[in-house]
Amino acid sequence: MSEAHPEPPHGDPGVGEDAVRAIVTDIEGTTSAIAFVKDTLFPFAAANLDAFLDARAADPAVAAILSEIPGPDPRATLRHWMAEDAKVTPLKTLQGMIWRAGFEDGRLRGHLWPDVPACLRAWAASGLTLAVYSSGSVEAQRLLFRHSAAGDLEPLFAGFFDTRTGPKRDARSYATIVASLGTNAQETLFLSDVVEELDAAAAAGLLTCQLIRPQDGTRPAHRHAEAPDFPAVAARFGLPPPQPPPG
Ligand SMILES: CSCCC(=O)C(=O)COP(=O)(O)O
Ligand SMILES: [Mg+2]
Repeated sequence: MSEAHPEPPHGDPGVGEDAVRAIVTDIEGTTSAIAFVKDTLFPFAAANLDAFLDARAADPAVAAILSEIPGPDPRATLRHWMAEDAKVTPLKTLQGMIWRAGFEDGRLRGHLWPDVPACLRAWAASGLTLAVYSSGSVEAQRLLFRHSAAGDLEPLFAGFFDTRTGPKRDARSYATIVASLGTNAQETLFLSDVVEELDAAAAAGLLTCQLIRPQDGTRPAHRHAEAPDFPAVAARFGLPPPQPPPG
């Protein structure tokens, strides 16, 4: 679902309005470089797809996923989806399962922009509810934050949501996430680089902020609050400033 927000940019809590109590963040283009996903994670999954399926196709969890894939040749369909960067649950679930070995043996390490960990720590320490909403599977999200270049940040998050919750461009997905977190939409801030996702979140009543990361070449839509990084999000929404790592 997409909806235009002419003016003012959606997302700023006005005077007298509720403060932010929960933050839901996208990954690719928001916490992490688009290049990390496209040039490291996706090629890793593509290169290991055949070996993974040869070894695991009979595994009940893998067989169940393969049975959901349309067409006579699931591998061909998976390759087609990979080429299109389709955000479909069977592909995203299998990619997460393939990445697991790479994250666990050190071939993969979750990229986070340098400004991200200190803000996530400060926000979690201040009592804000943090959650992730990505097209990457929940398993993949947990792996990325658990094996991040800044250490294990998985415990900072109270919730992880993926395409099983619904499409990221559908307002109903955000209503489901807010209900699951036990927060109110107007007290929940959604961070993303993709304007259609922000439009959907705003349509569900969430506060929104578009991350305009120059390194990712994100183009501002001017329909939502905007920030170049997480400290700027903190300043814009009155959130705690970055907190250095413990010790
Ligand atoms: C470990 S998360 C992998 C990200 C991914 O697979 C993807 O498709 C990116 O989606 P996002 O919703 O984070 O933009
Ligand atoms: Mg994104």
